[in-house]
Amino acid sequence: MVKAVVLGAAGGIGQPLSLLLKANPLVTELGLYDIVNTPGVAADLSHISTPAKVEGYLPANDGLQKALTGASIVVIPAGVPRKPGINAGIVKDLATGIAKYAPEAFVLVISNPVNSTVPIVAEVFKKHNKYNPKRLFGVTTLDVTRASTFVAEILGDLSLSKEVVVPVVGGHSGVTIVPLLSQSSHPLPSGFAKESYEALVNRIQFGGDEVVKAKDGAGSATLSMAYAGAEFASKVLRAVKGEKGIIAPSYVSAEADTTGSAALAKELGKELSFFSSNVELGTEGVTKIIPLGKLTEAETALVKAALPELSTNIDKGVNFVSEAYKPQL
Ligand SMILES: NC(=O)C1=CN([C@@H]2O[C@H](COP(=O)(O)OP(=O)(O)OC[C@H]3O[C@@H](n4cnc5c(N)ncnc54)[C@H](O)[C@@H]3O)[C@@H](O)[C@H]2O)C=CC1
Ligand SMILES: O=C([O-])CC(=O)C(=O)O
Repeated sequence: MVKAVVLGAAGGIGQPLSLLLKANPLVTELGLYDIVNTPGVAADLSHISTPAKVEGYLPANDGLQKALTGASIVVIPAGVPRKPGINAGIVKDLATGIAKYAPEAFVLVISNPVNSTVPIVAEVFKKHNKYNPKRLFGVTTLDVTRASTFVAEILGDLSLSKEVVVPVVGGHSGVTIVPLLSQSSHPLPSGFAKESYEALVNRIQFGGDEVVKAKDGAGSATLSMAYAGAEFASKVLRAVKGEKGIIAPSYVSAEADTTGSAALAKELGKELSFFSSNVELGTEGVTKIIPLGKLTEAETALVKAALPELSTNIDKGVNFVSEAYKPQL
C-alpha cells in the first residue's frame, strides 16, 4: 500500500500533480488536502480508471490529520507564488502536521523559496524529535527538466530531451541554480560560443521568470512543475520499492549522508547545511550524496557565486522557526 498525499492539491501545481500521481501505478491511495476545493478535485480524479483511491480533505473536521494518516509520501506545493514570507508560515504549519501524523513519510517540498522552506521543515521536525534527514527533499527537478529541454533544443532534436541528463546543483533560485553542463550526458556542440554558454546558463537559472513573464500576472510555472514533481516522486517511490541505482538531484541536508556531504564540503570549500546535488535513492530515502566531480573554471565560478546567497537563504529558514518557537513573554 502506498498512500501519496498532496498538500496544496487544489492549486495550479497541485491539480496537475495530483492527476499525474493518480496515473502512477505505484500509488494505491491519494489524499488531497487544501484550504479550498479538494472535494471537487478528488471527485473529478476519482473517475479515472487507475487503482489509486482518491479522497479530498479540507481543514475542518481534522482534515489535515485524516489526509496525512498512513501517508508514505507527502508532496507540498501549498502556498503562494513569489510570496516567500507567507509561504514560510504555511510550510511551518503543514510540517507540524506531518511531524504529528506522518512522521515516517518521505517529504517532498515544492513551495518556494525551496532554499529556505526545506530548512523550515527540518527545524520543525527537530522540534518534534521526528527529523530524519534522509527522508526530506527539496524538489529541484524543474531545473533539471529545463536543462534537459534547453540542451535538446540547442542540439536541434527535442526528441532527445527525455534522454539528456544535466546535473543541476546548488539551490532553487536564480544564481543558486548551477547547471553542470560539462557533465551533460549529451555534450554541447563543439565550438559552442562563450556567450551562448552564458545565455544557456542564465536561461536555466531564470527559467521561472520566463514563465512568469509569459503568464503576464497569472502566476508562475505550474504544468512543467507538476510534471517535474511527479517525475521526482516516481523516482522516490521506485527506490522505496527496491529499485537500485536511482540517482536524481535534490536539495537535501548534509546530514542525509555525512560521508558524502563531507566530500562535498571539501569540494565547495564551505560547509552548507543544505545543498542540491545528485543523490542516490534507496528504500530509506537518501543513501548517498554524490560529490560534484570535475568542474570547469566557469562552473567553479558559478558554484562560488551561489554559496553566499544559499547560506543566507538557509539561515533565514532556520531563524524563522526559532523565532516562531520563542516563548512569548
Ligand atoms: N520548486 C519549484 O521548482 C517550484 C515551486 N513553485 C512554488 O510552488 C508553490 C505553489 O505554486 P502554485 O501551485 O502556482 O500556486 P497556487 O496559488 O496556484 O496554489 C497554491 C495552493 O496552495 C493552497 N494553500 C494555501 N495555503 C494553504 C495551507 N495552509 N494548506 C494547504 N494548502 C494551502 C492554496 O489554496 C492553493 O490551492 C509556490 O510557492 C510556488 O512558488 C512553483 C514552481 C516551481
Ligand atoms: O519562479 C517561480 O516563481 C517558480 C519557480 O520556482 C520556477 O518556475 O522555477
